[in-house]
Amino acid sequence: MGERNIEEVDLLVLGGGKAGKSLAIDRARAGWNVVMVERDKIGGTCINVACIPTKALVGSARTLINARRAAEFGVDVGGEPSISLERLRRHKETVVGGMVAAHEKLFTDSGMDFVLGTARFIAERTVEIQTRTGRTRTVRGHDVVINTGTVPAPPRLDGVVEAQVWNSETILHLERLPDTMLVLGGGYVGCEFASMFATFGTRVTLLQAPGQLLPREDPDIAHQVAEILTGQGVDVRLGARAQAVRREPGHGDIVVTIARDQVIRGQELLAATGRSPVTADLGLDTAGVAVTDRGFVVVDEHLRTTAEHVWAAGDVAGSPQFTHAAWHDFRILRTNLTGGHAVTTGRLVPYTVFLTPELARVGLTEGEARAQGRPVKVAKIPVAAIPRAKTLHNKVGTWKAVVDADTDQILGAALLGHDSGEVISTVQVAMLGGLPYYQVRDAVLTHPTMAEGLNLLFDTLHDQPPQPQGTAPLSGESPGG
Ligand SMILES: Cc1cc2nc3c(=O)[nH]c(=O)nc-3n(C[C@H](O)[C@H](O)[C@H](O)COP(=O)(O)OP(=O)(O)OC[C@H]3O[C@@H](n4cnc5c(N)ncnc54)[C@H](O)[C@@H]3O)c2cc1C
Ligand SMILES: NC(=O)c1ccc[n+]([C@@H]2O[C@H](COP(=O)([O-])OP(=O)(O)OC[C@H]3O[C@@H](n4cnc5c(N)ncnc54)[C@H](O)[C@@H]3O)[C@@H](O)[C@H]2O)c1
Repeated sequence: MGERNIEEVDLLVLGGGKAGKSLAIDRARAGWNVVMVERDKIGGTCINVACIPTKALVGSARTLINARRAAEFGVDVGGEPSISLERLRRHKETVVGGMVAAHEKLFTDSGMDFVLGTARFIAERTVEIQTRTGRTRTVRGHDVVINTGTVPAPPRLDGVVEAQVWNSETILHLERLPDTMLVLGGGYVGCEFASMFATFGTRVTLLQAPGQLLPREDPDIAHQVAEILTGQGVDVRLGARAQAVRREPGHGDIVVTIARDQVIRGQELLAATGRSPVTADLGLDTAGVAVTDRGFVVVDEHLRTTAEHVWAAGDVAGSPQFTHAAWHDFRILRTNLTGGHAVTTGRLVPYTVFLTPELARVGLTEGEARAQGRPVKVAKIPVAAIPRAKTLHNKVGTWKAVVDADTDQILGAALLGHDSGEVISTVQVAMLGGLPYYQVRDAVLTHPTMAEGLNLLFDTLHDQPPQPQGTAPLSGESPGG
């Protein structure tokens, strides 16, 4: 490497996503010499272009729904509620801007060396950084963490580049609210944006190649998600694989060809067809870091890559693509970099799809449990049965839980309905604590809350007698009757 001036540090973090920034802050506060390199997004994907701006906009969509339904609650809001694109943008930017500013301060206060620039390996544990200010720095870490995330994967379709379609990042510029929009892909991104834009007043057509939305979910739940979207005005087309895309001259309509030469058109198209890892230009070969055939960094259960003292975390390491999973990866790395042996194996990673109402999931689906050959019993209730849902006039949805018929352990749950993303944590904690379903059924839960619906959900399984209601006294003595 010639006459390069190599800066030696304890920890070098490439990419300041949820996993990397949390580790960099933590280790810098502990007195380590830390360099974190971030290409362009202070705070990473989640706060700039993913969870936070989209959920800010979901908040807008829900406010609009509530305003439209105000009369049902005896409230007169006067006139037809509507959105202003400019105010919507300002709302989103205020939320994002506040979090970016807070992160900048956190980085500085932690004592880390935060470098805005692009990193690339030039040797083992050694990167060259082209900084935003035009400098070139060479830094070697005793330990290196790769946390470069994922970016929207453009669909492999003829004409897609020329048609200037949107992805989950470009759509957030909110330059116009189209009258009609095509959404390609019925996964998390497609369902959330379809629900949001349909609420804002765009006529959305959602094209999904498989025969159901959210293919990881049980068909009954996915079917109800489709019904909810349809009820919001989304034209849901299942089994509709796009073959080619073109935009008509003069920035006219987008025309998508689907099976059997059928075409479908809209003013804009959102491509929501998955995400690709950011590894191609990282020089990983030079560093001895192997990648999978899809480009994700190969890691073991400790998040170690194939190169000594090089670790990877978050989306790029093939972890479940959720911010809370990346955050858990941080905790694993913190343990492992300080002499411990934490693993990713067996962790329970829930998630919530923020359509309105939301779908929250934890553990196994019914299909997955049966595929594992487990004896299962299934609890199911309509959300309309929950008193809280009645008070809110928000009775859409179904709750479902899968229980091991031999052990009575809760294996998983799919809660589709108002505030399900909050309630799922209760199910998760019960699962983590190994509680049999009947302890949740018989727990005294606050009335009238959505969580109280868990009593009703598990009450549909009639095969265990009611358990004593008292909890163990704090002294740990016999709970009695
Ligand atoms: C539209 C959308 C909505 C989402 N909503 C949710 C949600 O509601 N809840 C949820 O849990 N998850 C959600 N996700 C997923 C979530 O955003 C990701 O799983 C999470 O951000 C991954 O974090 P990470 O730690 O892997 O790194 P990221 O946050 O992806 O960070 C990687 C960073 O590395 C930087 N980088 C890349 N290459 C280099 C380089 N060579 N040098 C320096 N820096 C580099 C990038 O600029 C980026 O900032 C959503 C995703 C999308 C697309
Ligand atoms: N609320 C959340 O937690 C949240 C929200 C958004 C995104 N995310 C994360 O982001 C990741 C990416 O989400 P996503 O929705 O982009 O990907 P995805 O893989 O979940 O869904 C993409 C869908 O597009 C379909 N598709 C692909 N090509 C197609 C074509 N030519 N025509 C029609 N359909 C086609 C696929 O079959 C698939 O069902 C997810 O894995 C998720 O973890 C999470």
